[in-house]
Amino acid sequence: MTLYYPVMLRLEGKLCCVVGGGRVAERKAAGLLRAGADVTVISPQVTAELRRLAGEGLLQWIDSPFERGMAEAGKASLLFAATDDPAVNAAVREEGIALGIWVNGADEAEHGDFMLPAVLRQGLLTVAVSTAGASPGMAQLVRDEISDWLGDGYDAYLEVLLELRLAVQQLVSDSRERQSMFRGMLQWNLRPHMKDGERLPGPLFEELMKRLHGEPTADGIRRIGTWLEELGKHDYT
Ligand SMILES: C[C@@]1(CC(=O)O)c2cc3[nH]c(cc4nc(cc5[nH]c(cc(n2)[C@H]1CCC(=O)O)[C@@](C)(CC(=O)O)[C@@H]5CCC(=O)O)C(CC(=O)O)=C4CCC(=O)O)c(CCC(=O)O)c3CC(=O)O
Ligand SMILES: NC(=O)C1=CN([C@@H]2O[C@H](COP(=O)(O)OP(=O)(O)OC[C@H]3O[C@@H](n4cnc5c(N)ncnc54)[C@H](O)[C@@H]3O)[C@@H](O)[C@H]2O)C=CC1
Repeated sequence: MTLYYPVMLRLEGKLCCVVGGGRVAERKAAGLLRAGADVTVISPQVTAELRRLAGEGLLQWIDSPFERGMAEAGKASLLFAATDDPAVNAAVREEGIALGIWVNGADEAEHGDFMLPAVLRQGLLTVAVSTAGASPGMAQLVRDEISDWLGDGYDAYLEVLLELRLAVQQLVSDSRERQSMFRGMLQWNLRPHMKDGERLPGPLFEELMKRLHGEPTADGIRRIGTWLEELGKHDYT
């Protein structure tokens, strides 16, 4: 059994080429566009949605069957073999091997270099679930169960943590101290101050930043935690 290696790819501005224009190709193209990739679809037929995206200039559609040696495929960072013809998907895979381009095989898990997980996003939080091709439907189901269990509010929470992280990285040069501060922040009871997944109230965030600048140490982080606990009891918001 292959043990797959999960990664998070940065695809902004990278060319990704999807061969095929059906329901599966449409889903792959949509996910790639969401990640900011430049998408080219090669297929003699495409779904109405792919046609619309091409019409609006959001992706490039090459209205032709796939052939080995096509320049658009050769320039891609990632290739997606998503046709209903196993011979064509195999040719895409061979092209990938010849050119050193990673290929996703939508029809045969074992034939690709990588596969796509079922994804849940909340702002900067991403949860990806994979069953290594055993049951994509189960990957969706587990993703949905995690979504119910997780609840919401992580988007605003992570925005605050990111701002705090950037501030600490500027203020504190010692990496051990920084890491101890980042771990300490996770103990803060911040979420009760973020009603309905909203951002922290402005004055509270400003006071938090003031305290952080006043004592940018792991002890300072603990004291901010105690202060937040006290505020929580008095329903500051
Ligand atoms: C190997 C993999 C390669 C790849 O595509 O990367 C692959 C392969 C195949 N899928 C097939 C069928 C279905 N795939 C889905 C849905 C998704 N498939 C996705 C990924 C993967 N599918 C990779 C493995 C991921 C893993 O296991 O973790 C998801 C998670 C991500 C995405 O596509 O973006 C996306 C959910 C997106 C979302 O909800 O967010 C559904 C459900 C539906 O359509 O609603 C069905 C019908 C129900 C079922 O079969 O379970 C078949 C045909 C089987 C046959 O007919 O025999 C094959 C070919 C084969 O199995 O050989
Ligand atoms: N990975 C996944 O999530 C899933 C994968 N599948 C597999 O993916 C395949 C495709 O599924 P659908 O999109 O539903 O099929 P579909 O029948 O809707 O679309 C097939 C597409 O392939 C294109 N195509 C055919 N020959 C081509 C060629 N020579 N060059 C370029 N494009 C060509 C057609 O124009 C059409 O747009 C299925 O046969 C199945 O094996 C099926 C369900 C989910």
